[in-house]
Amino acid sequence: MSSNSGIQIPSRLPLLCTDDGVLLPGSTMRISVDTARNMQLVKSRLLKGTSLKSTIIGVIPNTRDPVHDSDELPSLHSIGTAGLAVQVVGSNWPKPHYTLLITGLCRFRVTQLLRERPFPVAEVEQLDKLEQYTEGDQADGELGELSLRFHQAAVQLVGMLDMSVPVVAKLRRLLDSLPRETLPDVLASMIRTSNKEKLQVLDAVDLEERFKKALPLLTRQIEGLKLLQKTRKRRPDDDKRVLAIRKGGVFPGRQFSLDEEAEDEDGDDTAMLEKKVKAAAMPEAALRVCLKELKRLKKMPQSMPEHALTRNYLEMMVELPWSKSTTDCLDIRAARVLLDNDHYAMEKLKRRVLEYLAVRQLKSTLKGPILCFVGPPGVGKTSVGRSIARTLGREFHRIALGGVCDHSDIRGHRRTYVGSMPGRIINGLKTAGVNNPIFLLDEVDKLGKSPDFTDHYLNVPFDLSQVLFIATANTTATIPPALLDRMEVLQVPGYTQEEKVEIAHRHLIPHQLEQHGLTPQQLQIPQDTTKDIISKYTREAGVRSLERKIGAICRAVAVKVAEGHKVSRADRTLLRMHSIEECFCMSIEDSGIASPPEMPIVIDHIALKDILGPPVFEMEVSERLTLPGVAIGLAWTPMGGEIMFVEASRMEGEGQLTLTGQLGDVMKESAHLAISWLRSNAKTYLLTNGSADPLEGTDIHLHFPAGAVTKDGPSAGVTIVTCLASLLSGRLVRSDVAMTGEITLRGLVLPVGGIKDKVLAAHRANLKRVIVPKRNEKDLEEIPAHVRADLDFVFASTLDEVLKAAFDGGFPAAVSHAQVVSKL
Ligand SMILES: Nc1ncnc2c1ncn2[C@@H]1O[C@H](COP(=O)(O)OP(=O)(O)OP(=O)(O)O)[C@@H](O)[C@H]1O
Repeated sequence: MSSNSGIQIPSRLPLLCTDDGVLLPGSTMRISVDTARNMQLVKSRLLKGTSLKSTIIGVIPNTRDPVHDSDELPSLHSIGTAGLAVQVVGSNWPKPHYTLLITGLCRFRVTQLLRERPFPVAEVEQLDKLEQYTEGDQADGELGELSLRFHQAAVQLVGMLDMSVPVVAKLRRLLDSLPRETLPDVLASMIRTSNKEKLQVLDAVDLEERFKKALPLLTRQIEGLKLLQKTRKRRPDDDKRVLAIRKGGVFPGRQFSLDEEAEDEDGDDTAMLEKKVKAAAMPEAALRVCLKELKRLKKMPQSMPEHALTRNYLEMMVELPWSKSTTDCLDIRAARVLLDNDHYAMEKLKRRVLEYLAVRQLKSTLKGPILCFVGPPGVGKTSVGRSIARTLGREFHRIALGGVCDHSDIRGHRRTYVGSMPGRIINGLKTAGVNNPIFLLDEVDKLGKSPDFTDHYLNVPFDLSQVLFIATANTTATIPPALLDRMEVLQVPGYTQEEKVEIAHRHLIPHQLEQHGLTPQQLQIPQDTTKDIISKYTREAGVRSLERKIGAICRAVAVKVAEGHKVSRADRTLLRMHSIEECFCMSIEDSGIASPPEMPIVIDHIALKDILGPPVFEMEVSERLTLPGVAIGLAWTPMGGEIMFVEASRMEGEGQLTLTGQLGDVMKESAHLAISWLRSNAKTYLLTNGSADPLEGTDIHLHFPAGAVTKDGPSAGVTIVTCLASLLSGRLVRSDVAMTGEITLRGLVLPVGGIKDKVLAAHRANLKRVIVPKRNEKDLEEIPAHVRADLDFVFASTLDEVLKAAFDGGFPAAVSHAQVVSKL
């Protein structure tokens, strides 16, 4: 039962039933384990065991149909191979399983099944008496002759294979050093044999019988190879490659592969991949890397995780558009028409884009700057990028950089990681399918560091000089300086209400109608309704929410229209409906049955409320300015301009100033400056309230509402002064005035940025007067004439001028407030 030398296996073995194939002694096999019993075996025996003995398990091939696998332990095959588990790898994907690497030691027979759960354990009898191998060489008679013939055949087979493949070279050495009796098992597991044939070899406990079973398999393989060599068109480098053994080998002839069917298919695939690599027209350096990887792939067992990695890499490499490009078709006049047709307003941006294109047309090799469109969300930055691609006839691909916090997102992961991927740029190229697309790098301002666009995964340079990069950002403040330096920044400011109405009627409504399968004959949105949507349901610099609201209207109408289609169409008289529901009621009343709504459905303000609900933003400006100590400032945010309330209150105290509303340091300094200036000018403005210091015995609290948003910057200075002046004087600030400007301790007003967006915000909020620093006067040129006409601008160079413009009747009042009170 046991041998005197070599391996002695335990008399009790846990049994692993496998569908994966047949493990033969002397060979190593990868077995995937996922059934409950096998998983238990791995967990409690292999992972917990500490002795060498605990790593020996019995591997029994599954001979029954795996479909009928049930909880019941099937009648086991009586012979198996004791194996040494040399590696256990666990994975949760796609489902929990282990992969075992097992080396077969010797045959055993199950003499008695001791238990079935949680995994089967059996009393076993060791069959291969390993000492006989040492005697094998001297064996004579039929066994001796058989072993000699087998050895010769094996040498012949190996002689036909490519010695440069390590597995082949190793086998060649083993043929001379291994006891001949081990050869049937070793070779049967290496050459192409079916599981049934391997099972026959396993079952051949008698050595002579084993040689008899394995020899025909070996001869068949040799004949197959010979035939293949004859039939194949001889190509110098094919000869060797084709004959590579086993998993490392590429072997196109299906019936002659040295390994299982899957390996054969893999061989076919690898040859195909090689063809693709050669056809991909990649540059020398990349080709060299690919060929090297191909060579490695051929030598790699398919079951190795790296096999899949290398394959994916090569597939990626062949799919990249190394030398595929589109031809630019640039006609500046056509480009102008297209840009105008696609976009309303944004004249400055369109002009600069046309200049850029014209220069490219004249000098195609010019490495122009990367254009970077900076502006609030929804103002058409992406959409202009798309139009540029159309005018040039190039592919367009958007790469969202928002949320990218890791270089590997852009530059890919190194290929050593399982699940590694190329970065977004290279993926984008693959999607675009050409090497000269337009890449829109969306939201570069959300990028942590500057990317240099060399892909880790690819690890070979890809020439990006043909790619036209356009970047977009909401603000330049957070763009890494090194990146900003390489870009030409084009500001895309927000739209006025009138521009939004035009954009809605020229672009957004037709587009949304089409998206929802509606026609203008079915749905009409009058301009007044659009204005209502803009002012009461959206508060934005761009038009994205506006587009969404229009989409919501289209959806609501589409439902009505679809329902109506079930019954015959009614008269198509153009009726102005007050609401969609009403429209249905009328139809029902008229005909007694639900007939389709009258077309077109016109959305008036009642229908609008039905669909979008009550207005989200009611103008609250005048309501909030009913008490002294409130003033309206103008702020710039990456989302566009906004009006901002500043509130102040006073209480008994010791002259403390409290600031709330998430303020930055600069803003806090402005508040202190404002207080100091007012204190020093208290007399001039009659704020002393009897004592020398208006703050004596008083604490002041300044609050900037919308506390969730951090506010900073010096431009609130004038607003804080005005607000405090109102509080201390007890007078109301004009409810239609907004202001912006930095202040100095001496009462000067300094210029600030973002004037256009701020003025547009004031206009949106229906304010009438805007106080801006005198030195910002020139910035008003950018503002559309009709907006300028609607507003009364006050250009202030001192705080005195600001206060005079902010209060009705000037400041201090011609007849001062204090006096009025005392007279009363
Ligand atoms: N001037 C315009 N004329 C016509 N359509 C416009 C205009 N501006 C914006 N749009 C439309 O508004 C929608 C939003 O625009 P887009 O996605 O280009 O905004 P964006 O500025 O790129 O925003 P983000 O910064 O969020 O990416 C698009 O459907 C676009 O066609």
